[in-house]
Amino acid sequence: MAAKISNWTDVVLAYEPVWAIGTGKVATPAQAQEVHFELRKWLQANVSPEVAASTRIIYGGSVTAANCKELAAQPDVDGFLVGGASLKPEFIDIIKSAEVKKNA
Ligand SMILES: O=C[C@H](O)COP(=O)(O)O
Repeated sequence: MAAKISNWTDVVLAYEPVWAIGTGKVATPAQAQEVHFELRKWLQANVSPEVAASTRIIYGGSVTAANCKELAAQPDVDGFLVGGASLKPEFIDIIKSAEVKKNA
């Protein structure tokens, strides 16, 4: 797969456990971090350390205002794919959870 990608700056990776999509069941921060870490490790070994460091790896699956800050605080979680909550006022809080990274 990596050989088919000519410009990694155009790529965003997403981890969406199928059991979490639209179910209200969210991965724990530790679960999300573990998978994102492994994806970044794969990029490092199979593409380059630079691509591993710069590629955004985002999480999707029942992200809400209640769980976004803890998820966003994980070192390898770079953002979210938000479904249902993007249609509610709490979406603002999810967007603001990016502040966790700026303050890290
Ligand atoms: O793109 C959105 C994802 O499929 C997650 O949807 P959800 O936040 O409703 O679980």
